Amino acid sequence: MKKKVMVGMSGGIDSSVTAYMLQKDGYEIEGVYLKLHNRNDGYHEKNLEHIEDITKFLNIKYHILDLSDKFTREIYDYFVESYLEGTTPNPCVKCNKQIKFGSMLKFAQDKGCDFLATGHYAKSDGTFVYEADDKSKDQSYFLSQVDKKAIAFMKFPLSTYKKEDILKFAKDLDNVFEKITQKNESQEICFVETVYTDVIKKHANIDMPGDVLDEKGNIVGEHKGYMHYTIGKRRGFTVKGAQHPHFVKELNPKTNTIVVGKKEVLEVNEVIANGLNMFIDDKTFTANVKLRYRSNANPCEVKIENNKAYIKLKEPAFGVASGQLAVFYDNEKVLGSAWIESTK
Ligand SMILES: Nc1ncnc2c1ncn2[C@@H]1O[C@H](COP(=O)(O)OP(=O)(O)OP(=O)(O)O)[C@@H](O)[C@H]1O
Repeated sequence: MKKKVMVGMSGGIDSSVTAYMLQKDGYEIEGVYLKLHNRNDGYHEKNLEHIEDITKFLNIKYHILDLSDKFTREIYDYFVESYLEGTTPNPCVKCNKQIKFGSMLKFAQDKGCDFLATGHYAKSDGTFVYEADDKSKDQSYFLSQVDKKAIAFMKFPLSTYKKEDILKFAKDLDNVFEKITQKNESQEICFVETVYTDVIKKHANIDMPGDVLDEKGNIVGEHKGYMHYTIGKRRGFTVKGAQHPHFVKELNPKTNTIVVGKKEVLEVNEVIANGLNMFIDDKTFTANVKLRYRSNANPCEVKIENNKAYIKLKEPAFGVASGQLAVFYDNEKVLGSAWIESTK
């Protein structure tokens, strides 16, 4: 009997090609579209129009799963609250864990599927997640908090392709696919259309000028409101008489102050991280750690104690923000991850 795969379909080209490829490979396919946002501006209708076309072309069934309340509670509200608390959130990591490889996986299992496929650029061998071949699109960082048990169900057919190959492939395939390649590439964070501050503005007054402090607590300038800044940012505030660029080192929501310093002040050699999600059992190990998406992997030693990871970096890192994720790699293999709590 054919194995059955549920494909998470967003109406975008990656997941559409994913469904096509798996059908060609001989799987029985069904699609599911997640309603994640409470929008009535035609956003869902446009996506569903594409899904309608693709599923007709493939002659497969699709479902619509409304997870907008869960998404608002667990992803969107967490995003807003993090900025209010002066930390830098990572909503895509939470969404992959709780929504896509949480609720959507459960839905697929309830429908009797053997696998859940998505158009993520990452690899899975059923036990571990790995970086995709296209390093510029790799999304393994965002998948490192998923439940270890979910990995056995993952299928990522795009893992060995480059995005431009997928686009070319889709254009040559059929009009219904070609039409979707003209759709705008989705935003890095699906509910942030421009910049994150536009989202936060809807919930808080972010324009509250305050003092810029140096490391010793002296007032050295003025800023526009702490929520405008993230760790490592170097623009948008004044520092009297500064000869060198200054970077944000710390955000203090209680006093609406920010602490800035020259680049060397931002140097981090140790990181403590909580909310561990490990795919290996070792309590001490060496690895390469990414301290934010798009950062280089930094060699380190890791010790796990009392549910926290104590990470000693072999080379200093700069602009490390609490709220972001420390993801441990052994070459391309993801070993696990933890949320950055503090740095030294
Ligand atoms: N609303 C949704 N419903 C179902 N699956 C989704 C949805 N959004 C994303 N996915 C799945 O997660 C994958 C990764 O999402 P991401 O937003 O990073 O994709 P993308 O590169 O824009 O992909 P696509 O071109 O398919 O939109 C998608 O390829 C799709 O399989």
